[in-house]
Amino acid sequence: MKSVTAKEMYNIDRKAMEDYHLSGVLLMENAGRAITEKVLKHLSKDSIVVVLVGAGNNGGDGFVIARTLANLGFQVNLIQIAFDQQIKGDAAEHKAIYLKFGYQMTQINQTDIYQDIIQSADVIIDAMLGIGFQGELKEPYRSIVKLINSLNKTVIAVDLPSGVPAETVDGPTLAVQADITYCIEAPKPSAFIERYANFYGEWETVEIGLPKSLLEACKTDVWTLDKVKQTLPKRDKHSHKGSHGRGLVIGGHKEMPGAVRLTATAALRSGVGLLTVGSTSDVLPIVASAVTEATYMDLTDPKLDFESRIQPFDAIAIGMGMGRSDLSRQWLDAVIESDKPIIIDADGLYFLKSHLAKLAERKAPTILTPHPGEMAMLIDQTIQYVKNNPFEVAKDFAKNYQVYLVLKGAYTIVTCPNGEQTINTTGNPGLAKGGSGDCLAGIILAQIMQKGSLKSSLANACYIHGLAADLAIEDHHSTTDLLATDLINFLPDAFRKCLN
Ligand SMILES: NC(=O)C1=CN([C@@H]2O[C@H](COP(=O)(O)OP(=O)(O)OC[C@H]3O[C@@H](n4cnc5c(N)ncnc54)[C@H](OP(=O)(O)O)[C@@H]3O)[C@@H](O)[C@H]2O)[C@@H](O)CC1
Ligand SMILES: Nc1ncnc2c1ncn2[C@@H]1O[C@H](COP(=O)(O)OP(=O)(O)O)[C@@H](O)[C@H]1O
Ligand SMILES: [K+]
Repeated sequence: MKSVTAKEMYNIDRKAMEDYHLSGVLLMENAGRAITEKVLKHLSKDSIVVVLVGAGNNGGDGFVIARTLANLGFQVNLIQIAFDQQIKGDAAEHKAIYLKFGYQMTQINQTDIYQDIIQSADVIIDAMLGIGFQGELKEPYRSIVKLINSLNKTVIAVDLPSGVPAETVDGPTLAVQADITYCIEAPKPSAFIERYANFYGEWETVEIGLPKSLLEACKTDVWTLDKVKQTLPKRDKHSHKGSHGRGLVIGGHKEMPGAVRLTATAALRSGVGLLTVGSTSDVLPIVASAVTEATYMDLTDPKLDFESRIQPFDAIAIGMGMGRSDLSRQWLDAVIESDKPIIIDADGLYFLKSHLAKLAERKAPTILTPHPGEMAMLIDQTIQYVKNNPFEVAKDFAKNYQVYLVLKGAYTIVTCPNGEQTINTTGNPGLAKGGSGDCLAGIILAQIMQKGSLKSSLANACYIHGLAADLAIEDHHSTTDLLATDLINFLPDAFRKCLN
């Protein structure tokens, strides 16, 4: 599945018409009928349906939905939130067909009546505004949105909840609070941006017959189980531990010994061939008593030749619970100077700001795993700015510094140095607890050393991390009690689901 911007969608629409001779009227018919099929699940034979139709093509979809439902015998009231002269093009064609069928409509300027009609609804279909919405919501939409949100009705949005833009816009948001949104062909980026996502309610895509090749050319993947199954490497019958990577985890200090323990255990549970934990002499015994399968490196040993000791490793994850001492800064410097693929997390990111210019020169891949707070620190912006513009922030950063960026959140976004992005949809608020990110670093470390592209390895790691948490909740955990350790205990189930 893809996530598609408004600009990409308009381009696809244009090409579908020009190159494939699919007319706009046909696509609108397909959209309206595909959504109607979904809407039927929410209706009983006596349901009163109110379809709110805006001035653009989103409204055009509304005319098709209203006609199709009325034609099936449902009681449908259509309210046109625009003057007649505003309804143009394909939407006007479908309005004419609707009227030709003999079905009634009310116009918004018949003031009080429309409020009564909306109040009489069992189900409200919001076909007011879609990807053409820009800026701040204007009247009369504002009043209608407030009215809808004050009522306790089932609200179904067409493509987007009206008032939610396809991508972030400045200014406050007043939008329809939908129960479910049927996204035409693909969810738009706002479905994954914190300030807009809740307005969608649940969301599903509907297929309207656009050529798949046009959609596939879009750059942002919503990472699904299908994609994981296609790309997650299976172990070869004749493989040996050396085939699955030799990983080094660097982190931990006396106040945070648990972080590296989590990273190490998650890496081992995620397929790493050989694992070494590098930490301070006081942390190592604590970790060693819990992680039997790893080997250890005392990074505080004065005789240690750090540069030569990191040579045998295939990849290094650094930063988890590492603290901010001069020593840890030196470890980070050496790791950045190395020719190894590296994952920089947590305290490693803290030191990174002064090294950013060096990253583009590295020969091996650099993977950064910031949460929005760390991202904001790296780019001197507010956390809110990062949360409101995650796709743009991540893309600019990854391209500028030629890094793979894993911007963590409820929808973690993986961005490649060429700007390609994947969105993760697994995971739940049970992960909003210290330690979850440490586990992710371990899963990533293990996965990037297996076969497969770095993009799919990172996307799969995020998917499996979230899936383990989801499976734990489906089993006997709740989002309140879930611990990072529990997540690791559900990695076996997550891998089995993805590998079978
Ligand atoms: N391939 C596809 O994707 C297909 C897409 N289809 C559908 O088309 C939809 C896109 O249609 P679209 O381009 O006509 O835009 P749409 O969302 O109806 O909005 C335009 C109207 O909104 C108004 N308006 C704007 N901002 C506003 C504000 N702040 N406050 C108030 N009003 C505001 C604007 O007014 P104006 O600015 O012109 O005064 C204009 O009247 C898409 O979401 C999908 O549902 C299918 O039919 C078929 C195939
Ligand atoms: N509400 C949520 N829904 C889904 N995933 C979440 C949620 N909150 C946090 N996560 C995930 O949990 C992890 C938290 O990482 P981070 O903030 O670095 O925590 P820590 O380093 O303290 O373990 C990230 O992978 C993030 O995507
Ligand atoms: K809508």
